[in-house]
Parts: sequence; C-alpha cells; structure tokens
Amino acid sequence: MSFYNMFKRKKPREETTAAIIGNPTNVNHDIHVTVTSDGILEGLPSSWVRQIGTQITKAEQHENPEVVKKVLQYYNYSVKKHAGPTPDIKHIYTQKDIDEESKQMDLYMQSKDAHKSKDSNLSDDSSKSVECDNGTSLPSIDPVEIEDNNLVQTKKLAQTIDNLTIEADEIEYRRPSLDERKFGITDEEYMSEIKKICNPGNPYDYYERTLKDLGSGASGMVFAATDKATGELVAIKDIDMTKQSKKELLLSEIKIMKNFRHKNLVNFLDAFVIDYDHLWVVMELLDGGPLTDVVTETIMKEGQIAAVCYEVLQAVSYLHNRGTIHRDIKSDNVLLGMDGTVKVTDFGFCANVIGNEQRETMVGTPYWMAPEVVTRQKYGKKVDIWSLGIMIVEMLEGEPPYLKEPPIRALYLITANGRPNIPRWDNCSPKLKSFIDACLQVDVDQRATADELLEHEFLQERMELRSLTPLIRAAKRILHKT
Ligand SMILES: Nc1ncnc2c1ncn2[C@@H]1O[C@H](COP(=O)(O)OP(=O)(O)OP(=O)(O)O)[C@@H](O)[C@H]1O
Repeated sequence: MSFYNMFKRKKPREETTAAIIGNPTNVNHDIHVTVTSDGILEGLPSSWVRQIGTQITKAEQHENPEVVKKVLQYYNYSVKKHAGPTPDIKHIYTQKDIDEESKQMDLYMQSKDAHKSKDSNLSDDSSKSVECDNGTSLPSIDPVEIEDNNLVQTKKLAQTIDNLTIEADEIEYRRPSLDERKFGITDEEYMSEIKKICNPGNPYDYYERTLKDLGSGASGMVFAATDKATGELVAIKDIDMTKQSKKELLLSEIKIMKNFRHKNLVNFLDAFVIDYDHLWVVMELLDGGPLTDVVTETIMKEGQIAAVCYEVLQAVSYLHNRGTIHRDIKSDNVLLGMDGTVKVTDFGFCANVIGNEQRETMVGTPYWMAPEVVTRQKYGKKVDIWSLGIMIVEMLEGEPPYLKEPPIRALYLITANGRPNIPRWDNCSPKLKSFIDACLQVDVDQRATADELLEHEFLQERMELRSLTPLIRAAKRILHKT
C-alpha cells in the first residue's frame, strides 16, 4: 500500500500537484548555503525557499540549519529520483542498494562540478564555509563583493540568489523516452523474458474472478478470485504494465519474491501476463483488511499490540536474515486475516507509476522514516525497527507522529527531534516502554535488531492472535466494510 494509500488517509495538500515531469536534463544549480547572523539559510534555490515556506520557522532554521539543509536535500533528491528514468523502483532492498543510493545522493547534491551552472559567473571556490551558531559548518555562498554600501551588497546578494533561482527554475524537465524507460530492451526481448518468469498459461484456467474488489493501489486494482483447484480465495493485483517505467525490475522482483516464503509475509503465488500489457500477480488473500483500519478505529490492548509486533518481527527477521530491508513498515502494509493472522505486504512490489501524482512525491513514507534515512548515517536494516516503533505509536495513538504535518515539516521534525513524544506514554507498562525504547533509539547502534526484539519480555505478554478478530470486526463495521 505504501506511500500512496498513506496519503489517502490524510494527504498533505502540497503533495497533490501533478505535473508530469521527467528527469532534469540541464541541472545547473550551484547550491551554496549560508546562514545569516539572523540564523536564516541563504543561497537556497528559490524552489527550495518556497518549500521551506511556512513549514520550517526561522527559529528552527536558526537552531538546526544543517538539519534543514539535509531535509531539503533528501526531499528534493527523492522527488527527482522518483521522477527520473534511473532505476528508482522500490525493489528488493539490500545494504548494497542503500549504499549506492547514498552515493548517488551525495553526487546529486554535493558535487559542485556536477551541478555547476554554465551561465554562472559565480566563483568556483567551494572551500569557504560559514560557521553556524551551533558549531556546524555550511558551505558559504560564493563571494559577493563586499562593498561599503550595504545596499549594493544586498542587491548583489539578491542577484546571486536570483541567479540560483533562475538555475533552479530553468531546469528543463522532459518525460523519459520509451527507450529510457525500458533501459534499451525491446518489447520482444521483454516479452520473451516475461514469458520465462510468469506462468505462460491463461489465468482464467486457474482462477475464477469474483465480484469482490479488495481495493486499488497506485499500480492498479486488487480483486479476489477463487483458485479453481483448491477452492481457496486469492488476491490478484492487476498491474498495467504500460504505466510502469521499469518493467524489467518488476520482473526481477517477481523472480526474487518467488523464493521468499514465510508465514508472516503475504506470499506470492503466481504471475500471468494478460491482454499483452497487464501483469496479474496472484497473492494470498487477507480478508481482515489492513492494520490501519484497526489502529484508526479501535483501541488496542498491550497484549494485542504485542501479538502484532511478534508476527511482524518474524517477517522482518526473515527478510533481514536474507539481506533484505523492507523500508516501508507501517500499519498500511500489515494485512490481517479475520482469524487474526498478521502478514507483512509490499516487500517486493511497489510500482513506479508513470503519469500520476505519485511521480512528484518522495520515495518512501516520511512519517515512519528513521532519522538516519535523512542524515544518511548508518542507514541499514534497523530503519525497519524504527518504523516498527512508529507503528507501535500508531497502535497506541491511532496515527504516527506528525501525520498532520506536510512532508517537509515532518521530515524536519523527525530529524531534529529524534525520538517523538508519545502522548500516551505514561499509560504504558514498563515492559512496553522498554520495547518502544529499544525500537526508537536515534543511535542506530543502540537500536535493537529484529532477532533481539523477538526475545524481548514485552512479547511474552502477547495475547492470542484470535483476540484481534473483535477489533477487525469492529473496524469493518465502523468503516462499512462488512
Ligand atoms: N493480499 C491481499 N489481500 C487482501 N487485500 C489486499 C491484498 N493486497 C492488497 N489488498 C488491498 O488492496 C488495496 C490496494 O493494495 P495495493 O497493495 O495495490 O496498494 P498500494 O500499495 O497503494 O499499491 P502499490 O503497491 O501499487 O503502490 C488495499 O486496500 C489493500 O488492503
């Protein structure tokens, strides 16, 4: 369900602008940030200044200029990365992918030469830096001749920022060509590959479509079908491949997912190509709906929270022990069975859809994001543990911290505040407090691993899975999903 559905719950307005953009072809912006004596970040491209807008106060900029810079870097990198023809699909993530992504991000934002404006007459001296009040050092804006006349100085500074503004605003955006989107493989090659990976048969020979639609996601509909051989219900995700920019990555995901099988994952069952350009992914069906419905509509007991955590952690441990990071653990991606079964989904499939509003949004969901994702420090498997901690906050409070804040502000608060305030903290038992503490450590080394958490005493307090059934029923009733 990922990012898209989360915003369907409460979607910050600024995320809905939907111009279709491709990769920048003329990225020419020097980004030299400085902090004035008033603690204001200067030298930011105008588009960034607009993004800060009312989201980050001057006092916050003054207090945490480095965090603001990192947040904007991360946000802009994510948006552009998501928009471009480079491999940006959420696929099976490993530490290697993350290291590579960090390198690309550094290159994107820090390589002065890579972003130098051909028109810019600014100095190329990047060695200068400005010492901020908090001791951090930011690269200085290129020299504006200091003249006695303050007005001239101010004008020149404004002109400098204007230059940056023009550079940032004049990036040419274009839609990636079909060839770029396919990474050079022809339709014939692609179809031959897909035939090797997917079941070549006709899905209607195996499954009978029911009238029940389970919902729709970014990449298409999910509907229920009956397995003709067993009579069991399955869920089929219908992905319109003409809207996928990275078809071959989709295929490699299917290959990997075929090998992942765990009782706490929504397991992949089969895949078919239908009508030439639609991919049907057959999965186990979970009839209880997403955990989100339960956290928003009901009040969970600690024993029920422990039961969910225990199941989710088994899936996370399975993925981590196979070198895979989920990167999007949240209640929307935990599906429930009416019997209380708990399964993690979206661990392989997250479509990169061309031509809808998602393309201008970030990769990943900010509210569940660990601080190190933004700061890029020791970013690895433990991001899933932080997200689990945030999911516990959802189970306690009904929503993650900062959900009402727009994404840039949420990213700022996550990075600047570290561990969030939990309003119901005082009502939690010592065991639950200790469990949350183990998940929401800003210091990655202090944060527990999935295997360590599985041994935590809080989980010994877990109730039976079927204790979740009344909550699921109640949520369905309230949401008229029965
Ligand atoms: N295996 C399943 N069993 C039952 N319902 C499911 C299953 N998979 C998805 N759904 C439901 O279908 C809807 C759409 O799910 P989907 O995973 O396509 O959303 P998404 O994550 O927003 O899309 P995408 O993964 O393409 O970004 C959701 O409401 C989800 O609860």
